[in-house]
Order: sequence, then C-alpha cells, then structure tokens
Amino acid sequence: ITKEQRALIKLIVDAYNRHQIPQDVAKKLLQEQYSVEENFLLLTEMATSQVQVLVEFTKSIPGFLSLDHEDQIALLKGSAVEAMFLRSAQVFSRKTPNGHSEVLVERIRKSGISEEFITPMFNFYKSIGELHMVPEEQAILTAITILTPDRPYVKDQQAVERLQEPMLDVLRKLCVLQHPQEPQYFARLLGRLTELRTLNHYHAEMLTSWRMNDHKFTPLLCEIWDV
Ligand SMILES: Nc1ccc(C(=O)O[C@H]2C[C@H]3CC[C@@H]2C3)cc1
Repeated sequence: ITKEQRALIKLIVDAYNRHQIPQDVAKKLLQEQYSVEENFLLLTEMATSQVQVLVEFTKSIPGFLSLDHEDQIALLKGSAVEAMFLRSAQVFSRKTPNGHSEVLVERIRKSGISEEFITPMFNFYKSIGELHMVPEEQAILTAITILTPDRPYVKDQQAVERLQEPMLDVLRKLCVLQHPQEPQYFARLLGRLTELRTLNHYHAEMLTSWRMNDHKFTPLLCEIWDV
C-alpha cells in the first residue's frame, strides 16, 4: 500500500466514522412503545438520519464534489438504498447481543414491512456479519458502492470510474493484508455488492406498500427515493 493509498484510506475511514447515526435516534429505539405506527415512525427517523449521514459521507469522498452536479445527485439516489443497508448491516453485525440490534429487529418485523422483504434483508445482514469486515473495509466498500458508474441517469460514467478504480485497488490490497488466509476474500466482498443490488427491488416494493397505506415519509426520503 503506497503512501497515497494510506492517505486515501484514512480520509475515507475518518469520514465514515465522523458521520454516524445520532445517539438520540438510537436511544429512541429502546424507549418508544411497540405499536406498528410507532415502529414505522422510528424506522422513518432512522432511515432519514441514515440518508443524511450518507450525503455527508459522500461529500467527503475525494473528487466526488468535482463531478458533474447532476451526476452527483444520480449517484446518491442510485446508491442510497445499498449504502443504507451496508451501514445498517454493519450496525447489526457489530452490536453486542444485548445491544440495540435485538430491539431493532423486533421493530422492523412489526412495522408493516412484508415478510417477503424481511427475509432477504436479514439474510443480507447475516452474510455481511459472517465476513467480519474491518472498519477500513466497510468504509471503502461503501465508497465503492456509491461510486458505481452504471447507475441510472449518470452522464459521465468514465469520470465515476476514475474515482472508483483507486478505491477498488485499495480494497483489494487491504483484503490481502487483513485476510491473508483467505485469497478469495476480496471477491467475496464484491459478491456482496451483487446481493445488495437485489435489495433495491424489495425496498422499492416496501416503499410502495407503505405509501399505498398512506404512511408519511420525510421530505428527504421523498426526494432521494422519488416517492
Ligand atoms: N418511511 C420509511 C421508513 C423506513 C425506510 C427504510 O428504508 O428503512 C430502512 C431502515 C431499516 C429498516 C428498513 C430499512 C432498513 C424507508 C422509508
């Protein structure tokens, strides 16, 4: 790993750690009662703060703010669901058994989300947990997800590739260093991004079913997911 690559890793990891879900949202998960309405409101608040955190993290990715402005929006809208699930998967896998994750699982199960989405969601959380990613890998993998050139409406895909490639190089080297006994680890990480893309479909269905039952979203969630 070169000096420049070490600097890039530090930059991305600091940004990833700097922007975390506010504690007040996390605390509410433990306090509020368990009605379906209350759970939905808590998830809405959590998703809204996850999107805010995503926007701030994305702005810290070197070169992102130099991209065409419309492409910046296209990348954010195209990756919001995946970045959110990547981050919440890490919250689940990192938390101690008696942490918020048990409560969060219960609230997600009783918030009006259909079983057909709950299953793939928790399968994904489990498959991420099994990887035992180090924080550097989590942060760089999230940046790679955001810098996916072939999102809908991206005009200058080459410009996005030029930002994503150095991230992929760094992640490959990190994986070799952190998991020397697992030569396929890097490939497994990228495989998770494929699994992640399948969640976009389920997530869109989830939003539609909530909207059909007249559930209220925040302006930020309406904007990022065109609902
Ligand atoms: N009004 C909304 C509430 C929640 C979401 C959402 O994506 O929630 C995410 C947070 C975790 C629980 C379901 C997913 C993962 C979207 C709109």
